[in-house]
Amino acid sequence: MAISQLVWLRNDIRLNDHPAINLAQQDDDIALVVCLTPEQWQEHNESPAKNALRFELITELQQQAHKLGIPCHILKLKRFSDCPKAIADLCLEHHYTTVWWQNELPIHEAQRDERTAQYLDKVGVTTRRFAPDLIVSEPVLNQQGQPFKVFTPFYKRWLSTLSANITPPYECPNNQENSKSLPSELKLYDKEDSYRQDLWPADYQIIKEKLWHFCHHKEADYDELRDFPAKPNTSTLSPYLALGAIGPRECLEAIIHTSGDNERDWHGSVWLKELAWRDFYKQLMGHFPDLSKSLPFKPETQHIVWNHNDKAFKDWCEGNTGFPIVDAAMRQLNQTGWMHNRLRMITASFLTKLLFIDWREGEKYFMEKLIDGEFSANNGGWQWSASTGCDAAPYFRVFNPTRQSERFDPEGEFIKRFVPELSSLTAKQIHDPSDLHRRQYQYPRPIIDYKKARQYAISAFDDLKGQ
Ligand SMILES: Cc1cc2nc3c(=O)[nH]c(=O)nc-3n(C[C@H](O)[C@H](O)[C@H](O)COP(=O)(O)OP(=O)(O)OC[C@H]3O[C@@H](n4cnc5c(N)ncnc54)[C@H](O)[C@@H]3O)c2cc1C
Repeated sequence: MAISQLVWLRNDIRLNDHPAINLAQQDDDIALVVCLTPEQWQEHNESPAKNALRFELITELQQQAHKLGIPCHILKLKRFSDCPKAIADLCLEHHYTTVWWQNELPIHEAQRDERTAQYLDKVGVTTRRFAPDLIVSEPVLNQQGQPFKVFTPFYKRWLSTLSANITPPYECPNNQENSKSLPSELKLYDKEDSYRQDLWPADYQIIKEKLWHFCHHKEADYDELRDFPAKPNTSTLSPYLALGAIGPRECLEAIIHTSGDNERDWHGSVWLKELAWRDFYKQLMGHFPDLSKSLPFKPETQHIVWNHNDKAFKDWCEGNTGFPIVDAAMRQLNQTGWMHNRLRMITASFLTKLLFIDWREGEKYFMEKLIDGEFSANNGGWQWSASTGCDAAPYFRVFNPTRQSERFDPEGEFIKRFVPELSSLTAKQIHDPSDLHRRQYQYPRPIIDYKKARQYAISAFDDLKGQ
């Protein structure tokens, strides 16, 4: 039987819980396509580690699809602008009549989708486009039909929208016995040193087990324990969510299953609330295209004159600031491609408020290193930390790295893991080592004076008043 339906996968690299795959297969047999656009990804600062995981997932998916008799084409292109013609040519060559996909919201992705739909229309191929791959895909709007600019009311509306439209995960596609699938033959990339396959395996079964294990064993205490980076109390599913290896309805199903299907129970899940932050930042990208253009959400903060200090930026990137918690965090990022959320807040506050370096520098560095780099969440996190963003931290809230360290890594366990030169210090000494210890262990002196740096940042924001 000829295949007539083509499903285009992007940051939704999975077969399970995929609305386009599921619904397309109800019409006819399907094929899949993935477009590799390395030049574009590089321009978006996507990290080698994230690309390596992406390639591993695509390879794994292609093999799974092959077993089901579903062909999976991989188009090696350069940029998003190459997609419209390449997809159209593929359709004409294989007689695919309809292309299905889930829309993406950042500006370049949205333009790519629009141009592809127009191109396909011209060559007589139909498109079936779905809402973005979120827990609540439809725009969550206030009573005036406007986007929310504050998270809490967004979250209330998001929860009620969700309750009214709970959908179970879409099932894995059926076996297409009569179709001939293309055998996997592509070598997608050279092994990347920065990709820690031991930490982030591209195995769909393991990913699913990780989700259920977290929901069964950690989710209930998540609120209380999530802020301590030495302990594995968060899900560490972010790399898989960023590439869509796990579906939003799968996460919701696991939460409801473990918290109880009474609305009162699962509405109380703090982990669900974190997933709502992800939706919030994604939806903001769609409503406010300026966010995709490196502009601050609060226009007045455009006037801030940030410091240019290459040496301090380098020290921050390499984990040599002389603040052990900041250095441990940055070394975690550099060595594993991931950083704990509390530490992302501490390091981002350090860069933007204490070094007073432009948040866009930090945003770019994170994207270049993170295996879970997700434009919307990263931009949201950086603008939150720099107090330039939507529902951001108030500008006078400047994290004290030493206090944060004492509070969230009280024994210095996390610091010792990534700053081993300090491992012989006691819990009392490690958060702010003495000059003697710094010399003895060749650990740098603090590159800033916290009190002075804090005051500088607050005055700079104060000066914006009336702009
Ligand atoms: C400066 C800064 C940059 C960040 N950059 C990214 C990024 O590039 N990619 C990314 O996925 N997250 C980013 N975050 C959010 C958060 O730090 C990570 O999602 C989280 O640490 C991932 O670990 P986890 O999977 O164990 O999260 P969990 O605590 O288990 O949370 C579950 C999921 O919810 C989502 N989530 C949690 N917190 C947030 C949040 N504050 N904003 C948006 N989504 C959230 C993530 O998808 C996460 O995997 C950033 C935060 C800050 C402060």
